[in-house]
Amino acid sequence: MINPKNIKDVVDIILVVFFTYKTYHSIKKTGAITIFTGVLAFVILWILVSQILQMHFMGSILDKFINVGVILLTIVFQKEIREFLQNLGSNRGIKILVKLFKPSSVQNDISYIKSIAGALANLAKRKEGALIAIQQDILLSSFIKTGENIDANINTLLIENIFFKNSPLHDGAIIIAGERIISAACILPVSQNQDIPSSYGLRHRSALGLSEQTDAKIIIISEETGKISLAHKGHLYTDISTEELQEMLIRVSN
Ligand SMILES: Nc1ncnc2c1ncn2[C@@H]1O[C@H](COP(=O)(O)OP(=O)(O)OP(=O)(O)O)[C@@H](O)[C@H]1O
Repeated sequence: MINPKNIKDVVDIILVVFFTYKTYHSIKKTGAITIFTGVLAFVILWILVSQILQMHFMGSILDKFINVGVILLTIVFQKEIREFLQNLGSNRGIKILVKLFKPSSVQNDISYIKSIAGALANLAKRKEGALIAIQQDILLSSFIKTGENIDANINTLLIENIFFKNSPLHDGAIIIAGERIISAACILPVSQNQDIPSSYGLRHRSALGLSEQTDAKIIIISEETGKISLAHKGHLYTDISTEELQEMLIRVSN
């Protein structure tokens, strides 16, 4: 017969592995990964000495370090902990749960995608360069901070105006989150991928860079050719029609 105590232990271990992996994954993107590895090694040593081998003298010393260490780590990693919790709150699993309780009319609201596609069609026709990042599950807070705060409803004319050549905000990227234009003139991380054809400049490379680091969808309009491209999860889909783009955005956002 299966002992419920054993099941509890298995669930316990799975949860510890899951949270350790999640923490590792979130911290990997920051410069703190070496500190995380050091802390993990220390915690494993503490568990071994204090809990498994029950070495009382050494264990009590390590216990003291652990108590002070938790406070120290909270202070040192304030920013990382905040971003980790934000990412946890925006996790796909939680989003799916939220969607289940949303009315279907809200779930299927794609009018904002139509507004984006409409603006892009006009910009492409006039060969006006544009860069638009649409946040998905991973928050783009650190990139939003690099630009100018907008926080406006998505509107075809507003997007076109931002990328108008003489506009003070036309340089850089617009970031869209929660169906709102959050920020403009944002700086995106440039991809170091050596396989990108040399004909692609910084606009395309920065779109690809963001798509390598996050799950955002980034739309690019080439100022040179007027062609529309989409970067997603490290792939660049080039020369796509507005209809294809709309379809990809709908498919991707569900
Ligand atoms: N790191 C960056 N983040 C956001 N936008 C950027 C970044 N680097 C460059 N840009 C934008 O890209 C523009 C330069 O584009 P560039 O000509 O180098 O790119 P491209 O990929 O060849 O695109 P195009 O086909 O439009 O010329 C800049 O004026 C700026 O608006």
